[in-house]
Amino acid sequence: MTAIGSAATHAREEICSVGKSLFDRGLTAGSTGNISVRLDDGSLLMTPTNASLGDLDPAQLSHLDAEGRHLSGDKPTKEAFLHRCMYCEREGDGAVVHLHSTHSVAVSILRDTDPDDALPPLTAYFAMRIGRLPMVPYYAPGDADLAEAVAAQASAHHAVLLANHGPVVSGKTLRQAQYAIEELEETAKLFLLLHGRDIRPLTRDQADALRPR
Ligand SMILES: O=C(O)[C@@H](O)C(=O)COP(=O)(O)O
Ligand SMILES: [Zn+2]
Repeated sequence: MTAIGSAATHAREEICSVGKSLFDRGLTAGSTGNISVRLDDGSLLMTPTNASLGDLDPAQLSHLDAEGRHLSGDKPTKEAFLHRCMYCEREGDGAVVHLHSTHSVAVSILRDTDPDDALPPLTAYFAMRIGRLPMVPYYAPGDADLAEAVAAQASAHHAVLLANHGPVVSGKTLRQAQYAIEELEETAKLFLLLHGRDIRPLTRDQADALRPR
């Protein structure tokens, strides 16, 4: 097998095992959420539309070329264009994860969430894995305008919250994207848990010193 072939086989297996881990821990439900990985030749492996992340088949993942043409596998996620926009803006990144993780979705629905800074830096780990989190306005899932709104943030931010929808996070590797989106969800949970309490987040200088570059 060629190097790209064995990397693709590994990526297919990793997408399915990460998807199952996220689903089994309740981080996205039903057939929500989607995952993609960029291979060394620029082509993309993506989860199919209407597939449960808990029950993915490596052989049925969608394979798109670098221009977004569907090469093989099931029909790709309706957010294929959004994933492609993230990769266009973030040359060094190799994976994108989108979830409907409950606490992050809840924050995306609160009327007073700041679209420039959706969650405070409650912990050092959030500052390291996410940095500042922008929120884009509501558009229907799969809408090209949603992808464009994410693209406008993506060169400066690898993590974006979609209003009334959920988070999208990219990473150099699928593991990095997974760990970052999990940290975002844990921070959203803490934020809601602490509602009404007198909290002391990291200062902006403390958070900036840890921000991912
Ligand atoms: O919210 C949606 O409909 C999509 O963003 C989603 O999470 C699942 O869509 P597919 O990946 O097309 O199944
Ligand atoms: Zn979604």
